[in-house]
Amino acid sequence: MLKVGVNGYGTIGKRVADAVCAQPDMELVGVAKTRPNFEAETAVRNGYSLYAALPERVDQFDDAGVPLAGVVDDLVAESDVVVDTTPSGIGAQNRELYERHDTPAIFQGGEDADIADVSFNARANYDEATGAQFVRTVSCNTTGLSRLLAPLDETYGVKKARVTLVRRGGDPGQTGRGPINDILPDPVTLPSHHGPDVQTIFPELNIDTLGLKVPATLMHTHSVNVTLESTPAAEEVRDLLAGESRLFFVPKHAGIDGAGKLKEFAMDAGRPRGDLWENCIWEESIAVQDDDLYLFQAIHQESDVIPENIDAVRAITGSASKEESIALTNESLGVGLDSVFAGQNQPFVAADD
Ligand SMILES: NC(=O)C1=CN([C@@H]2O[C@H](COP(=O)(O)OP(=O)(O)OC[C@H]3O[C@@H](n4cnc5c(N)ncnc54)[C@H](OP(=O)(O)O)[C@@H]3O)[C@@H](O)[C@H]2O)C=CC1
Ligand SMILES: O=C(OP(=O)(O)O)[C@H](O)COP(=O)(O)O
Repeated sequence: MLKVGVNGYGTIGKRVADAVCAQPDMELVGVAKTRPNFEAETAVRNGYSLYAALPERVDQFDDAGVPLAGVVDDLVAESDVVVDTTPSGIGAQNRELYERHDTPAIFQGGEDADIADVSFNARANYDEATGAQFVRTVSCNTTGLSRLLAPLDETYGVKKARVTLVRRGGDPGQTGRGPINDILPDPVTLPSHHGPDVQTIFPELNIDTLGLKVPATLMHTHSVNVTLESTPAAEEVRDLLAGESRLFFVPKHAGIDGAGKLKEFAMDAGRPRGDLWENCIWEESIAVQDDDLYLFQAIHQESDVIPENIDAVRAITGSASKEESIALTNESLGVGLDSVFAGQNQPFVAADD
């Protein structure tokens, strides 16, 4: 059993902790928090051992009656691997902690790429993480783009990718980012940070990205244009992408017109927290004109990196091959929505037919 610690129990950390518990080959050592807020209470209620991330705050937990198993040094010492899910920039401060204990760690996409030996996406470069001391799971948007671009590049070759990312302004719980009512080019200059971040996974890829922030909390949405080295029919591209376990096609008949209904669907499907671990591609948006592919996809920022973090644990420890890990993660979490819509198995009709 791989003993996994989770340092930082917020949006990503709570999901990683739950996902670790769902794995047959992993054991959750515990989670670390800086304060005894509602999430600390949730961790205790879930039966997770709770560690104080800042030893000088142990008294605050005692005063609130929230039981601690120890401090973060204990968590790191007891873990084979730590997944660091602290806010952007805190991971960099924690690196020394993991070095001191000689414990491999997995950082998140809010950290700079140079924090780790490898920036990671399971589909694209699983094997590069094997044996590394530090790995960075790339951000939600970069994960979504990597899953899409890997099969396209391998099969057709990507001449140039151009993506406009319409980014949610904050997560549902990030009240500090609101109330807001605006549309911001973010940044106003090209490229947004996503293109260079995708290149940490695909160094040779020609990609331009633009970002906009909007007053939404549910999901990000990508408008994608990929110029291919060849000219496949839309049906062929659709069939290629249908073979990817973490890409989900939103069928036309479902009547899902945006992130609101996608989240509603996820909750109806019984997904924990209404999570959508897969890229959600509107099937009818897939179009090819000459060598240009177009599509829209939505990315659930709170959850698409969760399967990738689980795979990163196996990759960094070398405990499973890429295929074994992805299959095990998918099965244990229930990744893949194909069985929910019979339409996933119906013949594809291209938009211009
Ligand atoms: N949310 C998103 O959309 C995505 C985020 N990411 C990345 O994941 C990382 C985490 O983001 P996210 O989960 O959203 O952030 P959150 O703020 O939701 O969670 C981080 C948690 O870490 C805790 N924390 C703060 N300081 C420390 C510390 N010194 N030691 C341990 N824990 C600490 C905070 O809780 P407390 O202080 O109460 O203990 C907080 O709940 C970032 O790098 C982010 O860029 C990646 C993909 C998507
Ligand atoms: O990793 C994310 O986005 P990103 O891929 O745009 O960097 C998360 O949604 C965090 O975004 P934020 O930087 O708005 O908190």
